[in-house]
Amino acid sequence: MTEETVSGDQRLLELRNRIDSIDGDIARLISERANCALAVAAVKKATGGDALYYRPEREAQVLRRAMERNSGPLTDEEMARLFREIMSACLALEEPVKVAYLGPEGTFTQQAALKHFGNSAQSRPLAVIDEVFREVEAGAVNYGVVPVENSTEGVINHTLDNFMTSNLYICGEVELRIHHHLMISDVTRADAITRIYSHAQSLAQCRKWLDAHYPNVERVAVASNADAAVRVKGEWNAAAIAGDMAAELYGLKILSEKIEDRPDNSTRFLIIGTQEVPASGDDKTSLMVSMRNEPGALHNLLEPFRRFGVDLTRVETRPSQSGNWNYVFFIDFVGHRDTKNIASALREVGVCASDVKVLGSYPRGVL
Ligand SMILES: O=C(O)C(=O)C[C@]1(C(=O)O)C=C[C@@H](O)C=C1
Repeated sequence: MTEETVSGDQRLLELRNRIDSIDGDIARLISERANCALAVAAVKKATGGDALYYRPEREAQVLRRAMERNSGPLTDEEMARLFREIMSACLALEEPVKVAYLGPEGTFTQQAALKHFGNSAQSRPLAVIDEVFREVEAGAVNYGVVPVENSTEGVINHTLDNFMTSNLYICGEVELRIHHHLMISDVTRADAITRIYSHAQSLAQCRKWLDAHYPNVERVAVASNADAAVRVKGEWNAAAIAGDMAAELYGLKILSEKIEDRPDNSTRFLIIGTQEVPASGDDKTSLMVSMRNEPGALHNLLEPFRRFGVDLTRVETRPSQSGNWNYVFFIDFVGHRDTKNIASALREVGVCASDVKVLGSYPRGVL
């Protein structure tokens, strides 16, 4: 053994001893933090009524602070993800949070639910978006996670339409980078693929790649990417387009990675619940406005936002369910409804609209 390897081994031992000692400190501090969370839960319980254990505005502040004070070498996102999990475990000690998401298991919506609530939340897949709304309304779960828009394919109308008849609030948002992979099972013959399964939106997001690589292969739209993954397990001539979670969950082999046409392809998801969320310091508000169909209606609707300096991030139109030629506008903007200029803008919008409903003010997505 050379002198160099001896000193290398010695250095490794010293570093590992140091890591063991740091881990001991971290473990002690995490336990101390968890005890604090238990004490917080006792305070909340003592206030009586329906104690709210999950506090989206506070969680957003904790995550933002974790990013702000990070001095590397871990990235800000990595640091926030660690704190995300610590907080998730602390909340589970206070009261396990129950979350329904658009399933089945292995969908991007499940990934969004995990990203937002962490691994200690109890999550339940549901078959359709309406059911997610219904289960939250019925109190069977505390929160729901549904997709609302994709950067390539646009808005998910089904989610917006549900807000027309629901009294739920938007309590948060999550954005997820969507990477699609072409995957096969162990019975698939990679050189004999004649059919590719995926959700219609995912097929659309990979259209150019499919045209270039599998121009003559049948594209079959199914209920979800996870559903596509299940189907290929029994078919020797089929492949699926889905994400990492589905590949892992259903034991599929990835044949081609990141095949989405746009590298910045991302989907935004909403967290829906029964609670209105106080300001976190960096918030967004979503609004649903019904307008009479008359000349200048859209101009009158948007003008107060300009005058009060409110930054709109999205305006979406849907036909109203109540009558022909009436429209419902879904508007997102930066800021919390309790802020003075926003409250003033909302008051004026109320004058020209036939109905205004604030769907929620909520922390801007952190992770
Ligand atoms: O500050 C609170 O209200 C807590 O319950 C503590 C805590 C945390 O672990 O930091 C846990 C859950 C809440 O969603 C927010 C924060």
